[in-house]
Amino acid sequence: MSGDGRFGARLRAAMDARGPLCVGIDPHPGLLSAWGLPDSPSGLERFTRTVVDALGDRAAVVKPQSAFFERFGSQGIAVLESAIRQLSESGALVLLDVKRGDIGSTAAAYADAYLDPASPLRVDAITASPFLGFGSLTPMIEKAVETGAGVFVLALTSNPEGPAVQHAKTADGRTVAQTIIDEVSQVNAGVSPLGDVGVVVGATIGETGHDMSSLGGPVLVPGLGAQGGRTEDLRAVFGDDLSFVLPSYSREILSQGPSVARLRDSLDRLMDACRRTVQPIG
Ligand SMILES: O=c1ccn([C@@H]2O[C@H](COP(=O)(O)O)[C@@H](O)[C@H]2O)c(=O)[nH]1
Repeated sequence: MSGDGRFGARLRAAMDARGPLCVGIDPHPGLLSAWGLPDSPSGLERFTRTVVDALGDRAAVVKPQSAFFERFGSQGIAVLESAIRQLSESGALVLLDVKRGDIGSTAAAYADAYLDPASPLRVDAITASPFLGFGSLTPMIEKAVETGAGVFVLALTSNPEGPAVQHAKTADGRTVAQTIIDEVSQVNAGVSPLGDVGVVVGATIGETGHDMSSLGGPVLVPGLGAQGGRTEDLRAVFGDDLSFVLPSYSREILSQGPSVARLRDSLDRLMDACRRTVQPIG
């Protein structure tokens, strides 16, 4: 896939048109309860439909968290499929947070499940885990690049357990996370304005000294809001050029529901903060 149909180009256009923000759909049992909904497939369906109707036509990227749909089995997956369809119709890019990673032959099956245009679960991008070795993700990356989709590879995650693995040094002295960032940079080399493969870097990680200057692709940034990260922290993590950064919020926005007006107000307020922080000056 080349030109405007590539994921990186579509993401750049969506972030420029709608603003640099990704909203997560994470139907936690506690949120279902706070919204007055049962912890059941029907509660999941009403929660998801409300978020999609309220935010699908204004967020650049919407990120359903697959785990919260999978916990209801086939009925949950049916809700997810329908949300993917409705979000695409409303013009949002759909990033499925599914963190898949496996031996290559199984990774190819995951690529078919989420990135093949014929699949009912086809999305614009997925998250992937590189901890079976970056090369094991090749089938997903190849399928994404061929079909105009994207892959966001975990690099420096927002959870406190992440550094024990991700900051560990490899034989050549680079950290595990830096090797992942460098592999992604190689995939994106020469592609503009934004490559199709991104990384996931939590807003909570602080100044770690990792070099993302050659990445050439987007950075999904969870950990904001409910996990304590703030937009003010982004410069400490990424430096001055934040044009490739896609901040992501789930509970911070979802806790405002079920009121559609409050969900939209919350998105608009956070979007303003992200625009002020992230978008390049001039
Ligand atoms: O490093 C990571 C990678 C992914 N996530 C996911 O993002 C959301 C965060 O939800 P909040 O409610 O905004 O905390 C959730 O789906 C995580 O699985 C992450 O937090 N950190």
